[in-house]
Amino acid sequence: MPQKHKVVVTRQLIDEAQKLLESVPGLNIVQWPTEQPADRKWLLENAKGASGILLMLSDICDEELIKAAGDSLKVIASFSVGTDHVDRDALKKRGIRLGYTPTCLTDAVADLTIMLILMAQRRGGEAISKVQTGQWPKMPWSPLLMTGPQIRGSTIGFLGFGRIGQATLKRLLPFGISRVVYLTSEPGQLVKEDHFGLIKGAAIPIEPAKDWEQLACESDVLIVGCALTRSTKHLISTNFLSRMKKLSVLVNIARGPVVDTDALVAALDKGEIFGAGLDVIENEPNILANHPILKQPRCVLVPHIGSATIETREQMATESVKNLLAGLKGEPMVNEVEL
Ligand SMILES: O=CC(=O)O
Repeated sequence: MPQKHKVVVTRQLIDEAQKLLESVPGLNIVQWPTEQPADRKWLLENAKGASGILLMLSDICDEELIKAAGDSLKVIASFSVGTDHVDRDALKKRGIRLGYTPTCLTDAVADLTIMLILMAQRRGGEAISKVQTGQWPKMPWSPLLMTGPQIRGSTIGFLGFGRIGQATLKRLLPFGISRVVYLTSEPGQLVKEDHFGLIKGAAIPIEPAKDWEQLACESDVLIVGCALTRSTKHLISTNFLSRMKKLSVLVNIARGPVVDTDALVAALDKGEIFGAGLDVIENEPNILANHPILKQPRCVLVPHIGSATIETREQMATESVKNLLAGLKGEPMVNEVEL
């Protein structure tokens, strides 16, 4: 890289990725010094004159940030698979490239999806809480104690059926599920990519839903794994939830706003669905301790830890640095968003 490039990095990175970044000659690295989210004011001030910005999903990349950086900006490298925090149009019109990390986190998120399905069906949160709050002695073993629906024989519904959904399916097949129905941005159409060679010639039916109503009515387990866009915001609404089966569970590993939280609380209160397992929620992480969703015994909520394995976070960090450097040099990225 002939001239000195300023790069802004909004977090300290895991060892290997940090070393890779620091090993590049001629880089002026401006880095937020802690593990906590970067302060917005700091980011706007330091973006000025940057050629590249490596940021997290909690950092909003909008017109304000892009303008603050100015004409030197060539690349945004996002440490995430989701890019709803990035204004793609603002990048596109300026020819700024966008890197992301969609492949290395697939297994970790699919593993967590399985955990949430089982927690929701088998009442994991409620069961642990009963033991921890000393209620077990008052509820001795009985045939119907803490029973929930069984995964064997379930119809699994996928809202969004990309890499993570298909990796989840791979894990679900040995449980003896009976059928899959999925909805993508093209209702009724077969998915374009069969990422793990599972769909063609599968032993169980794997079918595209013609619309969201079909997905709602037929799923025993509904997995939300789609991107957050204008058309998916609050797609899981009062109307959607009211069409779901009483013994069904909802799992969200995508983005909080795809599910209308108030509608979910109401559906759980009315027993319209059996339970929920959430890795994400609207307005995270600023959920108030007295929020009604936290009082739902049948809802398990974990703090957006889908990709949180040590191995995956190391890979995401390294891949983000590689994308940043490729963007500066005008070379192919590990993974680039087509804007
Ligand atoms: O939600 C996590 C991500 O987008 O990486």
